[in-house]
Amino acid sequence: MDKKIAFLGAGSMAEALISGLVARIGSRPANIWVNNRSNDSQLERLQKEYGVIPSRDMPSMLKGAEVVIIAVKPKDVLAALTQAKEHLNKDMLLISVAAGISTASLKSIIDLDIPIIRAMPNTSAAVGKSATALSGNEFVKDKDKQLAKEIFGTVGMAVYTDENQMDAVTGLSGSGPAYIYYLIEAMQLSAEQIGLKPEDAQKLIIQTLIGAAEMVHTSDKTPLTLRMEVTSPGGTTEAGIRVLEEKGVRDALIECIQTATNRSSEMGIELSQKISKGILSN
Ligand SMILES: NC(=O)C1=CN([C@@H]2O[C@H](COP(=O)(O)OP(=O)(O)OC[C@H]3O[C@@H](n4cnc5c(N)ncnc54)[C@H](OP(=O)(O)O)[C@@H]3O)[C@@H](O)[C@H]2O)C=CC1
Ligand SMILES: O=C(O)[C@@H]1CCC=N1
Repeated sequence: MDKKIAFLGAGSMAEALISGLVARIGSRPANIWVNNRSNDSQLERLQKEYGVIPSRDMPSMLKGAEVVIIAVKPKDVLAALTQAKEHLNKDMLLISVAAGISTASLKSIIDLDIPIIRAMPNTSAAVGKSATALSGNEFVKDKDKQLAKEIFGTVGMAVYTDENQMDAVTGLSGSGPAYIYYLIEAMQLSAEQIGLKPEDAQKLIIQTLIGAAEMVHTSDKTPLTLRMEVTSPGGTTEAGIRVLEEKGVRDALIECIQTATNRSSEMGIELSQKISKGILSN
């Protein structure tokens, strides 16, 4: 890809995207500019590892940029965009990965009628396996949608959805890897208690997860059918699953995703309040 892309924010999400862009669609690293707030060593590392251009000079960063990707924490979006806004123009596509922040809030900060895409990837982007949802404002054209899909396609799969679904996507798949890691942590603890060697247990747990994910992915059977195929009457699985049901694990997971979804929406409201009060700090 021969377009200049500027990243505001140089943390884990920016790095995952940079690595995808450089490795998978052959973006020229010299076309990728990146800044952060204060962490010089992180910028130096990104320059060394990917050949991208670090800069805190906003006019140089944004001059001629076709895509500006905002990859700062939601609480820092207002400050980062306020700094950038006078250097943005309508020929640019603004993409935000910030959880909870609507395209309308982003537009009200920059006060420009430009295409804005809200994206919700997840950290599996670092290994090219993100599940990313995208939604755009009214100024987004087909070419912008294609471009965003191409960018997020470098780190996994990307689908478009209505913006009113984005908080739910954030609670489900944005935070989703953490729920799976939590499950793995619990399986590791139990493996220890039932007397397995940690290194054996680790291999067995990972392969079990990969295998189950692959089954759900490739088979036309529902997860329920697949689960019933594991569950022999009067056997071990039935005994184990009974405990999960008795302890309310299913309900806890449903509530977990609902609460994460609500939090995404609250974070959007918090930013709107900061915008209306003109508060730039945390
Ligand atoms: N982590 C995740 O699982 C996911 C995160 N997201 C979203 O991605 C965004 C980034 O998250 P993540 O990469 O994890 O966060 P990190 O904390 O790893 O990175 C945040 C980056 O923003 C920089 N920053 C802060 N303020 C400014 C500023 N005013 N101008 C320029 N840069 C600034 C920080 O710089 P410095 O280090 O110098 O302070 C840092 O480089 C968040 O909005 C999050 O909601 C989306 C999907 C999944
Ligand atoms: O925890 C968070 O707020 C971010 C958004 C989705 C995943 N991590």
